Amino acid sequence: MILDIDAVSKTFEMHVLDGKTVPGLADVSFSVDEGEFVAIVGESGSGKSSLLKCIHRTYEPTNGTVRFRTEDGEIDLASCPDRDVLAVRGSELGYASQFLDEIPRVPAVDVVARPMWEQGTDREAARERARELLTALSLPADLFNAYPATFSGGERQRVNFARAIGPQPRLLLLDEPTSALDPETRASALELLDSYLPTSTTMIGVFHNYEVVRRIADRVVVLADAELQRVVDVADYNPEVLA
Ligand SMILES: Nc1ncnc2c1ncn2[C@@H]1O[C@H](COP(=O)(O)OP(=O)(O)OP(=O)(O)O)[C@@H](O)[C@H]1O
Repeated sequence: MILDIDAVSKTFEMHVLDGKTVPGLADVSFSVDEGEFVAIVGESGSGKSSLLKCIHRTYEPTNGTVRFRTEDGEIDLASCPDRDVLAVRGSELGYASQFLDEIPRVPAVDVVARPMWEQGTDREAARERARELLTALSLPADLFNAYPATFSGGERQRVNFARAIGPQPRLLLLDEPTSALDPETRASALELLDSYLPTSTTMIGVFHNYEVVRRIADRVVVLADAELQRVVDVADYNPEVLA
């Protein structure tokens, strides 16, 4: 087991609603084995993104533990100090959201290379790997040295995806990372998960496309109204019945 999520809740206090609280996630528990691909499914607003953010510690869970077995021992991502979270991000814990969160004035190739530099990879070797990833994702080569601020949604998504997988994190969180891509580029992105990442990589991903889930997931976590409804093997996953 690489990740154990136990009784995780996330409640949002809405100041604009006089402090009324909104449940993002309520008492969710499941664990994930090394090398597994777990898909998170559920209707819009069911808590899928909140769950990934609680694992990544973008959100601090209101309750519960998120025990992550790193190469240097176990940490609870729900309660450990920020510096411990920052230390595992990159090589141990990666996160690809739909788009770049912030768009730095940095050439696309360096946006992708940076996490690899931080991991200790030589500057030029990391840039070369970044170019290979961006090429595999069909980003036009004349954009490699341009700033992503001017890119289309799909182009930014490709930069974001390459940045997340570049350092080959042991645990990779994917939040609709291919939603803005055309079918061919989406297929290339999914192919990279197979060909570029070691088979021991653990992945937890939100994908709205049923065929994608059937093809790449081992198990499916079904959320409804912020609660975990069930966890099933992908062979038993039927979206009409379960989600
Ligand atoms: N930062 C936040 N502040 C307030 N409420 C939030 C915040 N993030 C999420 N929520 C609320 O928590 C609930 C779950 O949202 P979440 O984004 O996790 O759902 P989701 O399943 O990922 O939805 P979608 O498929 O539409 O992306 C929703 O009611 C949402 O409004």
